[in-house]
Amino acid sequence: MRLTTAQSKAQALIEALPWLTRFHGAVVVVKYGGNAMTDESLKHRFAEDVVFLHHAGLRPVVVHGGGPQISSALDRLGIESTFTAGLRVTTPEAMQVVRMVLTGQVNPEIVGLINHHGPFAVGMSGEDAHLFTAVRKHAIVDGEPVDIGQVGEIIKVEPGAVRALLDDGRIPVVSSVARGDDGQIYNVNADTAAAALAVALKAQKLIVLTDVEGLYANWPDDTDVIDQLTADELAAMMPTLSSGMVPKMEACLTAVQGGVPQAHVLDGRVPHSLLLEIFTNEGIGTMVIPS
Ligand SMILES: Nc1ncnc2c1ncn2[C@@H]1O[C@H](COP(=O)(O)OP(=O)(O)O)[C@@H](O)[C@H]1O
Ligand SMILES: CC(=O)N[C@@H](CCC(=O)OP(=O)(O)O)C(=O)O
Repeated sequence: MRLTTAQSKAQALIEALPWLTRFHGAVVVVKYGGNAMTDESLKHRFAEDVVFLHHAGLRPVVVHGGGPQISSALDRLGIESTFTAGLRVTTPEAMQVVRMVLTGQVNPEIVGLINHHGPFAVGMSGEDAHLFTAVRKHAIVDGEPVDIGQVGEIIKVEPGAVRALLDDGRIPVVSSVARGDDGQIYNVNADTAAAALAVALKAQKLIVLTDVEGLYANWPDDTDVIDQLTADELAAMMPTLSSGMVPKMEACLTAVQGGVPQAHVLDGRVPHSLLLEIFTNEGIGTMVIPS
């Protein structure tokens, strides 16, 4: 009985062998999202997965959001906040809260969870070392540009500081706040920031964790998850998408069109979803590949 149990564990380990070989040394950018980040136990499972990837010879980079945490801080402070096309309308007052929550609260929390396992994670803001430079972005609603305040579109990524951390055997943990050449700071959607960094680092994978199983074919019907689609197929589907899925799938498209071989949307509510995606033959969630 003991032998049978042990043998099934060996089977699970050996199934990972081709994937360990394939991704040895590969940079994998993981976007950890607000809604997949609210459960205490899942937070620990996420940190374990990231440390596991590190020990397995991959080079994980975490880019995080914190939308729900920003919303509750704004609520507490009585600052109104709305979303247009999946992006937060960001007044200068709200921008200070966004920066405080992302770089001052969520970032050190993730760093702490990972560093429970050793001195691996180093926190950075997208403002540090010119990592992300952004310009003001407008949302497009019914084909028309709409002003959404201090929301940024990344126009340049200088990944030198992130590379240096990777070369030093660290796990960079990056918040999605960007600087502008105009002296402003900008609120960048974290999916968008993760895609820009994945392209700049020539990552082998972008993995976006969220709070649904993947991309549903006929949302709000949630029976049919698309397991794989090409960049062209996704581009054709983009106009039909709504809310948070817009920046998320746009990020996958940008990554794949920018040379990242695979972009994935996974269910962050499933414990160890990162390991299931990378090291099992089945994979999970939705995968976007080049056309
Ligand atoms: N086609 C679709 N497939 C899956 N989810 C969709 C789709 N269209 C819209 N959504 C919505 O997008 C949400 C994910 O975006 P968001 O809440 O911003 O995620 P996160 O906080 O993880 O970044 C889902 O919970 C779902 O409500
Ligand atoms: C412009 C914009 O919408 N920025 C996001 C940044 C955080 C984020 O993207 O967090 P999640 O990944 O948890 O959604 C916001 O203010 O909520």
